[in-house]
Amino acid sequence: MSDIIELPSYKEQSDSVRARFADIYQRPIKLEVKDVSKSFNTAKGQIDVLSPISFNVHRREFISVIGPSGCGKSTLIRMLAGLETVSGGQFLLDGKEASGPGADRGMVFQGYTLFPWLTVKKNVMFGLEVNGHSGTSVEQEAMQWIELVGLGHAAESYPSQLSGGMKQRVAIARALANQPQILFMDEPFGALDPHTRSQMQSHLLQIWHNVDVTIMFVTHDLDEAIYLSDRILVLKANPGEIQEFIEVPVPRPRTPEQMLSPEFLATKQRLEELIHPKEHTSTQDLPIVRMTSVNDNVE
Ligand SMILES: Nc1ncnc2c1ncn2[C@@H]1O[C@H](COP(=O)(O)OP(=O)(O)OP(=O)(O)O)[C@@H](O)[C@H]1O
Repeated sequence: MSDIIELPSYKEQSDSVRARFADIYQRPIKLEVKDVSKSFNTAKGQIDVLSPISFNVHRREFISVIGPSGCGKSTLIRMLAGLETVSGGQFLLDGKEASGPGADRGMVFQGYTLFPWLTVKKNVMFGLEVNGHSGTSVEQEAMQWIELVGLGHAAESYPSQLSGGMKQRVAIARALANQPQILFMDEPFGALDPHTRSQMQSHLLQIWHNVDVTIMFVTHDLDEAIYLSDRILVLKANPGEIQEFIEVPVPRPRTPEQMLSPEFLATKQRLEELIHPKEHTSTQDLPIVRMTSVNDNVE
Protein backbone atom coordinates (compact mmCIF):
# COMPACT_ATOMS: atom_id res chain seq x y z
CA MET A 1 0.00 0.00 0.00
CA SER A 2 1.36 3.47 -0.90
CA ASP A 3 1.95 5.85 2.03
CA ILE A 4 2.09 8.95 -0.21
CA ILE A 5 -0.70 11.36 0.72
CA GLU A 6 -2.35 13.03 -2.23
CA LEU A 7 -2.72 16.75 -1.45
CA PRO A 8 -5.71 18.72 -2.73
CA SER A 9 -5.10 21.66 -5.08
CA TYR A 10 -4.18 24.85 -3.19
CA LYS A 11 -6.97 26.46 -5.22
CA GLU A 12 -9.62 24.23 -3.64
CA GLN A 13 -11.58 26.16 -1.00
CA SER A 14 -14.15 25.09 1.56
CA ASP A 15 -17.48 26.93 1.58
CA SER A 16 -16.45 29.00 4.60
CA VAL A 17 -13.16 30.07 3.00
CA ARG A 18 -14.90 30.94 -0.27
CA ALA A 19 -17.48 33.00 1.67
CA ARG A 20 -14.69 34.80 3.52
CA PHE A 21 -13.01 35.84 0.26
CA ALA A 22 -16.35 36.97 -1.17
CA ASP A 23 -16.73 39.15 1.94
CA ILE A 24 -13.18 40.54 1.65
CA TYR A 25 -13.67 41.54 -2.01
CA GLN A 26 -16.88 43.38 -1.06
CA ARG A 27 -14.96 45.59 1.34
CA PRO A 28 -13.62 48.97 0.17
CA ILE A 29 -10.21 48.97 -1.50
CA LYS A 30 -7.75 50.31 1.06
CA LEU A 31 -4.66 50.33 -1.15
CA GLU A 32 -4.60 50.47 -4.94
CA VAL A 33 -1.17 49.93 -6.50
CA LYS A 34 -1.14 51.01 -10.15
CA ASP A 35 1.86 50.17 -12.35
CA VAL A 36 4.34 51.00 -9.59
CA SER A 37 7.95 50.39 -10.65
CA LYS A 38 11.36 51.06 -9.18
CA SER A 39 14.84 51.57 -10.63
CA PHE A 40 17.98 52.66 -8.79
CA ASN A 41 20.75 54.69 -10.37
CA THR A 42 24.05 53.27 -9.19
CA ALA A 43 27.71 53.76 -10.14
CA LYS A 44 27.31 50.75 -12.43
CA GLY A 45 24.26 52.24 -14.14
CA GLN A 46 20.52 51.83 -13.70
CA ILE A 47 19.17 48.75 -11.92
CA ASP A 48 15.54 47.90 -12.63
CA VAL A 49 14.40 46.34 -9.37
CA LEU A 50 10.63 46.23 -9.85
CA SER A 51 8.77 46.07 -13.17
CA PRO A 52 5.44 47.89 -13.13
CA ILE A 53 3.18 45.99 -10.76
CA SER A 54 -0.50 46.46 -9.93
CA PHE A 55 -2.70 44.98 -7.24
CA ASN A 56 -5.40 45.94 -4.74
CA VAL A 57 -5.61 45.36 -1.01
CA HIS A 58 -8.99 45.47 0.72
CA ARG A 59 -9.78 46.88 4.14
CA ARG A 60 -8.60 44.66 7.04
CA GLU A 61 -6.88 42.19 4.75
CA PHE A 62 -3.66 40.53 5.89
CA ILE A 63 -1.30 40.29 2.92
CA SER A 64 2.14 38.67 3.01
CA VAL A 65 4.80 39.42 0.41
CA ILE A 66 7.30 36.66 -0.32
CA GLY A 67 9.85 35.94 -3.02
CA PRO A 68 13.53 35.12 -3.50
CA SER A 69 16.19 37.32 -1.96
CA GLY A 70 16.63 40.57 -3.88
CA CYS A 71 13.26 40.45 -5.68
CA GLY A 72 12.29 43.83 -4.23
CA LYS A 73 10.02 42.95 -1.28
CA SER A 74 11.52 45.57 1.06
CA THR A 75 11.73 48.12 -1.74
CA LEU A 76 8.01 47.65 -2.48
CA ILE A 77 7.02 48.00 1.17
CA ARG A 78 9.30 51.01 1.68
CA MET A 79 7.77 52.76 -1.35
CA LEU A 80 4.24 52.11 -0.10
CA ALA A 81 5.23 53.35 3.38
CA GLY A 82 6.56 56.54 1.76
CA LEU A 83 10.18 55.87 2.75
CA GLU A 84 11.33 55.46 -0.87
CA THR A 85 10.21 57.29 -4.02
CA VAL A 86 8.47 55.41 -6.83
CA SER A 87 10.09 55.47 -10.28
CA GLY A 88 6.83 55.00 -12.13
CA GLY A 89 3.12 54.55 -11.50
CA GLN A 90 1.24 55.58 -8.38
CA PHE A 91 -0.58 54.15 -5.41
CA LEU A 92 -3.79 55.30 -3.79
CA LEU A 93 -4.76 55.01 -0.16
CA ASP A 94 -8.53 55.18 0.36
CA GLY A 95 -8.76 56.47 -3.22
CA LYS A 96 -6.29 59.33 -2.70
CA GLU A 97 -2.80 59.43 -4.16
CA ALA A 98 -0.24 58.99 -1.40
CA SER A 99 3.38 60.08 -1.37
CA GLY A 100 5.91 60.55 1.41
CA PRO A 101 5.43 59.04 4.86
CA GLY A 102 2.24 59.81 6.78
CA ALA A 103 0.46 58.90 10.01
CA ASP A 104 -1.97 56.87 7.86
CA ARG A 105 0.84 54.32 7.38
CA GLY A 106 2.81 52.57 10.13
CA MET A 107 6.01 50.57 9.79
CA VAL A 108 7.67 47.85 11.87
CA PHE A 109 11.16 46.67 10.87
CA GLN A 110 13.19 43.58 11.71
CA GLY A 111 15.76 45.54 13.73
CA TYR A 112 14.71 46.92 17.07
CA THR A 113 14.04 50.60 16.60
CA LEU A 114 13.19 51.65 20.15
CA PHE A 115 14.96 54.53 21.90
CA PRO A 116 17.12 52.78 24.53
CA TRP A 117 17.03 55.75 26.91
CA LEU A 118 13.21 55.85 27.07
CA THR A 119 10.90 53.48 28.94
CA VAL A 120 8.35 51.37 27.06
CA LYS A 121 5.64 53.89 27.91
CA LYS A 122 7.77 56.88 26.84
CA ASN A 123 8.71 55.12 23.58
CA VAL A 124 5.04 54.73 22.67
CA MET A 125 4.22 58.26 23.88
CA PHE A 126 7.03 59.63 21.73
CA GLY A 127 5.41 58.21 18.59
CA LEU A 128 2.12 59.88 19.51
CA GLU A 129 3.73 63.22 20.32
CA VAL A 130 5.72 63.29 17.08
CA ASN A 131 2.43 62.96 15.25
CA GLY A 132 0.87 65.94 17.00
CA HIS A 133 -0.86 64.36 20.01
CA SER A 134 -0.39 66.22 23.27
CA GLY A 135 -1.77 66.61 26.78
CA THR A 136 -2.49 64.15 29.56
CA SER A 137 -4.46 61.82 27.27
CA VAL A 138 -1.20 60.85 25.50
CA GLU A 139 -0.09 58.76 28.48
CA GLN A 140 -3.49 57.05 28.75
CA GLU A 141 -3.55 56.39 25.03
CA ALA A 142 -0.03 54.96 25.10
CA MET A 143 -1.00 52.67 27.99
CA GLN A 144 -4.03 51.40 26.05
CA TRP A 145 -1.78 50.22 23.22
CA ILE A 146 0.80 48.81 25.60
CA GLU A 147 -1.96 46.79 27.31
CA LEU A 148 -3.21 45.63 23.92
CA VAL A 149 0.15 44.04 23.13
CA GLY A 150 0.20 42.46 26.60
CA LEU A 151 2.99 44.55 28.10
CA GLY A 152 1.14 46.55 30.76
CA HIS A 153 3.43 45.06 33.41
CA ALA A 154 6.55 46.31 31.56
CA ALA A 155 5.47 49.91 30.85
CA GLU A 156 8.21 51.37 33.08
CA SER A 157 10.96 49.03 31.78
CA TYR A 158 13.73 50.11 29.44
CA PRO A 159 14.34 48.31 26.10
CA SER A 160 17.53 46.67 27.46
CA GLN A 161 15.38 44.91 30.08
CA LEU A 162 13.12 43.33 27.42
CA SER A 163 13.41 40.15 25.33
CA GLY A 164 13.45 40.42 21.51
CA GLY A 165 9.78 39.43 21.31
CA MET A 166 8.82 42.07 23.88
CA LYS A 167 10.77 44.76 22.00
CA GLN A 168 8.87 43.92 18.82
CA ARG A 169 5.59 44.11 20.71
CA VAL A 170 6.52 47.64 21.82
CA ALA A 171 7.39 48.51 18.20
CA ILE A 172 3.96 47.21 17.14
CA ALA A 173 2.24 49.21 19.92
CA ARG A 174 4.13 52.34 18.86
CA ALA A 175 3.17 51.87 15.22
CA LEU A 176 -0.49 51.14 16.03
CA ALA A 177 -0.81 54.04 18.49
CA ASN A 178 -1.06 56.46 15.57
CA GLN A 179 -3.97 54.40 14.28
CA PRO A 180 -2.57 53.89 10.77
CA GLN A 181 -4.83 52.66 7.99
CA ILE A 182 -2.12 50.22 6.93
CA LEU A 183 0.65 48.64 8.93
CA PHE A 184 3.70 47.60 6.90
CA MET A 185 5.90 45.00 8.55
CA ASP A 186 9.28 44.06 7.06
CA GLU A 187 10.51 40.71 8.46
CA PRO A 188 9.47 41.84 11.95
CA PHE A 189 10.08 38.42 13.52
CA GLY A 190 13.19 37.53 11.48
CA ALA A 191 15.59 37.97 14.42
CA LEU A 192 13.56 35.97 16.95
CA ASP A 193 14.14 32.35 18.01
CA PRO A 194 11.60 29.87 16.57
CA HIS A 195 9.56 29.53 19.77
CA THR A 196 9.25 33.30 20.33
CA ARG A 197 8.57 33.76 16.64
CA SER A 198 5.61 31.40 16.67
CA GLN A 199 4.26 33.06 19.85
CA MET A 200 4.57 36.46 18.15
CA GLN A 201 2.68 35.19 15.08
CA SER A 202 -0.29 34.14 17.25
CA HIS A 203 -0.04 37.38 19.16
CA LEU A 204 -0.09 39.45 15.97
CA LEU A 205 -3.23 37.63 14.76
CA GLN A 206 -4.89 38.43 18.07
CA ILE A 207 -3.91 42.13 17.82
CA TRP A 208 -5.12 42.31 14.21
CA HIS A 209 -8.40 40.71 15.29
CA ASN A 210 -8.93 43.53 17.81
CA VAL A 211 -7.79 46.49 15.70
CA ASP A 212 -9.22 47.87 12.45
CA VAL A 213 -5.99 47.80 10.46
CA THR A 214 -4.84 46.38 7.12
CA ILE A 215 -1.48 44.62 7.24
CA MET A 216 1.22 44.04 4.59
CA PHE A 217 3.90 41.72 5.92
CA VAL A 218 7.22 40.80 4.28
CA THR A 219 8.65 37.41 5.21
CA HIS A 220 10.97 34.67 3.95
CA ASP A 221 9.18 32.06 6.03
CA LEU A 222 6.55 30.15 4.05
CA ASP A 223 4.79 28.74 7.15
CA GLU A 224 4.59 32.25 8.62
CA ALA A 225 3.12 33.65 5.40
CA ILE A 226 0.44 30.95 5.20
CA TYR A 227 -0.37 30.98 8.91
CA LEU A 228 -0.93 34.75 9.01
CA SER A 229 -2.33 35.77 5.65
CA ASP A 230 -5.52 36.08 3.71
CA ARG A 231 -3.53 36.36 0.49
CA ILE A 232 0.14 35.95 -0.39
CA LEU A 233 1.78 38.14 -3.03
CA VAL A 234 4.54 36.02 -4.57
CA LEU A 235 7.24 38.02 -6.37
CA LYS A 236 9.95 36.78 -8.71
CA ALA A 237 13.38 38.35 -9.14
CA ASN A 238 15.26 40.14 -11.95
CA PRO A 239 13.26 42.15 -12.42
CA GLY A 240 10.75 41.92 -9.58
CA GLU A 241 7.32 40.97 -10.89
CA ILE A 242 4.19 39.38 -9.50
CA GLN A 243 4.28 35.62 -10.04
CA GLU A 244 1.00 34.85 -8.35
CA PHE A 245 -1.37 36.32 -5.77
CA ILE A 246 -2.50 33.28 -3.78
CA GLU A 247 -5.70 33.07 -1.75
CA VAL A 248 -4.79 31.05 1.35
CA PRO A 249 -7.37 28.24 1.62
CA VAL A 250 -6.79 27.66 5.36
CA PRO A 251 -9.89 28.60 7.43
CA ARG A 252 -9.83 31.20 10.21
CA PRO A 253 -9.40 31.36 13.15
CA ARG A 254 -5.92 29.95 12.62
CA THR A 255 -4.16 27.63 15.04
CA PRO A 256 -0.62 26.19 14.80
CA GLU A 257 -2.16 22.69 14.50
CA GLN A 258 -3.45 23.69 11.03
CA MET A 259 0.14 23.65 9.75
CA LEU A 260 -0.30 19.92 9.14
CA SER A 261 -3.68 20.23 7.40
CA PRO A 262 -3.92 19.23 3.72
CA GLU A 263 -4.82 22.78 2.59
CA PHE A 264 -1.86 24.27 4.50
CA LEU A 265 0.56 21.70 3.04
CA ALA A 266 -0.86 22.15 -0.48
CA THR A 267 -0.30 25.92 -0.24
CA LYS A 268 3.22 25.39 1.06
CA GLN A 269 3.97 23.01 -1.80
CA ARG A 270 2.81 25.63 -4.30
CA LEU A 271 4.96 28.33 -2.67
CA GLU A 272 7.99 25.99 -2.75
CA GLU A 273 7.41 25.40 -6.48
CA LEU A 274 7.27 29.15 -7.11
CA ILE A 275 10.16 30.21 -4.92
CA HIS A 276 12.60 27.29 -4.90
CA PRO A 277 11.96 25.60 -8.27
CA LYS A 278 15.53 24.31 -8.59
CA GLU A 279 15.35 22.51 -5.25
CA HIS A 280 12.73 20.22 -6.75
CA THR A 281 15.46 18.10 -8.36
CA SER A 282 15.87 14.44 -7.58
CA THR A 283 18.90 13.40 -5.52
CA GLN A 284 20.12 11.50 -8.59
CA ASP A 285 20.69 14.87 -10.33
CA LEU A 286 23.02 16.11 -7.59
CA PRO A 287 26.79 15.98 -8.11
CA ILE A 288 28.58 13.39 -5.96
CA VAL A 289 30.87 15.08 -3.42
CA ARG A 290 33.25 12.74 -1.63
CA MET A 291 34.24 14.22 1.72
CA THR A 292 35.51 10.93 3.22
CA SER A 293 37.95 8.36 2.03
CA VAL A 294 36.09 5.86 -0.15
CA ASN A 295 37.51 3.10 2.02
CA ASP A 296 35.85 4.39 5.17
CA ASN A 297 32.81 2.40 6.17
CA VAL A 298 30.33 5.15 7.00
CA GLU A 299 27.05 3.31 6.51
N1 LIG B 1 19.25 52.20 -2.34
C1 LIG B 1 19.56 51.25 -3.23
N2 LIG B 1 20.45 51.50 -4.22
C2 LIG B 1 20.77 50.55 -5.13
N3 LIG B 1 20.21 49.32 -5.15
C3 LIG B 1 19.32 49.02 -4.18
C4 LIG B 1 18.95 49.96 -3.17
N4 LIG B 1 18.04 49.37 -2.35
C5 LIG B 1 17.85 48.13 -2.82
N5 LIG B 1 18.62 47.91 -3.92
C6 LIG B 1 18.67 46.68 -4.70
O1 LIG B 1 17.35 46.34 -5.06
C7 LIG B 1 17.19 44.93 -5.06
C8 LIG B 1 16.00 44.56 -4.20
O2 LIG B 1 16.32 44.82 -2.84
P1 LIG B 1 15.27 44.54 -1.68
O3 LIG B 1 15.97 44.76 -0.39
O4 LIG B 1 14.03 45.27 -1.94
O5 LIG B 1 14.99 42.98 -1.92
P2 LIG B 1 14.30 41.92 -0.95
O6 LIG B 1 13.44 41.07 -1.81
O7 LIG B 1 13.66 42.60 0.20
O8 LIG B 1 15.58 41.11 -0.48
P3 LIG B 1 15.82 40.21 0.82
O9 LIG B 1 14.82 39.11 0.77
O10 LIG B 1 17.22 39.69 0.65
O11 LIG B 1 15.65 41.10 2.03
C9 LIG B 1 18.51 44.33 -4.59
O12 LIG B 1 19.24 43.92 -5.71
C10 LIG B 1 19.17 45.48 -3.89
O13 LIG B 1 20.56 45.37 -3.98
